[in-house]
Amino acid sequence: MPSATTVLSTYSTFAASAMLVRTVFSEIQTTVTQIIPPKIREKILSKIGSLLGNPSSQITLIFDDYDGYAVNQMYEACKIFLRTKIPPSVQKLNVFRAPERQNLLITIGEGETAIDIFEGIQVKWEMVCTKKRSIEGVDYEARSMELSFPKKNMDRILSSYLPYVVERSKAFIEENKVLKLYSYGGSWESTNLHHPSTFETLAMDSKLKQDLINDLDRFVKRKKYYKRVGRAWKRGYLLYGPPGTGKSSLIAAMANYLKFDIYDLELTSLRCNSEFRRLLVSTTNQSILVIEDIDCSSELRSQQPGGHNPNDSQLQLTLSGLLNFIDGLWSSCGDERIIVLTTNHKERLDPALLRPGRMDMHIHMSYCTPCGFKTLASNYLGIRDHRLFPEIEKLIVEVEVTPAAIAEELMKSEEADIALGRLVEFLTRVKTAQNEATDGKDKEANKKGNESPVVDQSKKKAKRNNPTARNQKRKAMRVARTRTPSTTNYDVDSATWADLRSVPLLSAMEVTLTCGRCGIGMWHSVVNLHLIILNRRLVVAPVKSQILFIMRP
Ligand SMILES: Nc1ncnc2c1ncn2[C@@H]1O[C@H](COP(=O)(O)OP(=O)(O)OP(=O)(O)O)[C@@H](O)[C@H]1O
Repeated sequence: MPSATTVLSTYSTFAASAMLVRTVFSEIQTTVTQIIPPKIREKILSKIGSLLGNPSSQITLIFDDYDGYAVNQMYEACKIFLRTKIPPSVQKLNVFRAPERQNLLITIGEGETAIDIFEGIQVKWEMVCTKKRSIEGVDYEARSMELSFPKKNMDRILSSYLPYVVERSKAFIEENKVLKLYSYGGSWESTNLHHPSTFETLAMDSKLKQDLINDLDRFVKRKKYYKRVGRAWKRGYLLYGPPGTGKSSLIAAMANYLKFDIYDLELTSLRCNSEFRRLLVSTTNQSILVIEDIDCSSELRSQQPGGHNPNDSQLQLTLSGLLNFIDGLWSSCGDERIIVLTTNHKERLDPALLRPGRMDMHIHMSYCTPCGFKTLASNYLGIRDHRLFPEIEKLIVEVEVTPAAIAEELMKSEEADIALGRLVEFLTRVKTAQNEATDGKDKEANKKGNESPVVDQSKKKAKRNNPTARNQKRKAMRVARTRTPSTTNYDVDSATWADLRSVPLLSAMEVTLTCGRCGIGMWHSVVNLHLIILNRRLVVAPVKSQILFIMRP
């Protein structure tokens, strides 16, 4: 699409030519006046006038479809612009669909005209088709858009109207752009991104949402600002919060809002820093680079044997490689880029990643709030109020439940009464389960508090004797608990109920709880409950019909 500058420089050339034509015409006028009788003189002047362009008549600008072998972008812009100017009298329409756009585009057809009025100037557009023969002797049809208007308005048409036409068609292209989702599997592979999430449908704190929208708006408008202050035109966001609180939905909403493509990167699929750099420089402008579950990815690599050898930094993917990239290379390539890191455990991130200036905005995606519930009820049931709202809002404040879990319940019926009734039942069950889990913890804490000091001393001594093994085991457990298990049987090996619930699970699998190792009362009571899965996470609930996990002794 030509820029307004291109249009203006074309205008300068055109204005100079028009001036030349006018000068030639007035020279001829003077000569003819001096030597030819008046009657013949008028005839000759009107003939020459129509040939050279009489200053008082109309003028036509022609935009051919091709400039040599290259598509004439001005022709494309006019064609798109005219989609809103189709007169009711039109008989032929051109219908086309560009590969990267969502909707069909309809514009005036061959021989049809359309009238537009710009700042009081009436202009006429016409689509013209001409049969032509190429130098190779092939017949073809050349198309062009012709724009006619009073010659005296040349300045305004060239300096204001055409840039306006270009801007309008650019805006249309932006609105209809099909976004791409790239994922990495040796090279970037893309599919169309049709994620319906928007800021309107997103259940999150309304002030935080508005702050983020303002931040994005400021970012995209600040090209000159970034240049002036000597900073790369980039922005980083860290999204953190429990699973199912809408981190991925927020990324899709950002992409839809900005019309940016998404590059989704699994750091675990990369072997080394150099591979990381190579694939990142091949991403395009106006894009969002997403690295999900960053806590798992960086931890994973720093656990590799031999990770302390400086030469290994080129052979492995390391956290410092990632940080160097964010600060250095990424900053010097491309424009209008956003990087989003997500984590379920902000507290596990390396402080280097959280340092001011690295991620510009830290966004907490929390459990569902009453305000978030209202957004979901409006999305799923199309209602803004209901007699059950007060009860639901009260329960939502009392329990920790994700927007994803609420959404799941609301989807079960399109009838508001039924869906909300079930939601009340669900929230009550979760509340009971969470209370029981808390009671269990309290009992356990009390029990520990009552244990004999002799036992405590012996435990401490045992730990002191083998700190390396203990640390290794802890590390291994931490990594295991944050990774989605690849088998259908998974030994959670968890020390706390919170850990157990944070394990990302497959949608259908069996879980073996190794209670013997924990060997404490709380675990027996947990084992006696039934486990249910919500959004790939475990939640305890005493409802047999909802058991998706089969527990094995
Ligand atoms: N805040 C929210 N607003 C609207 N819908 C939500 C929200 N959170 C979750 N959902 C719904 O739950 C589904 C799962 O949410 P999403 O994948 O965005 O969560 P997440 O935080 O990225 O989870 P994970 O950490 O497991 O990837 C979404 O498809 C959406 O339908």
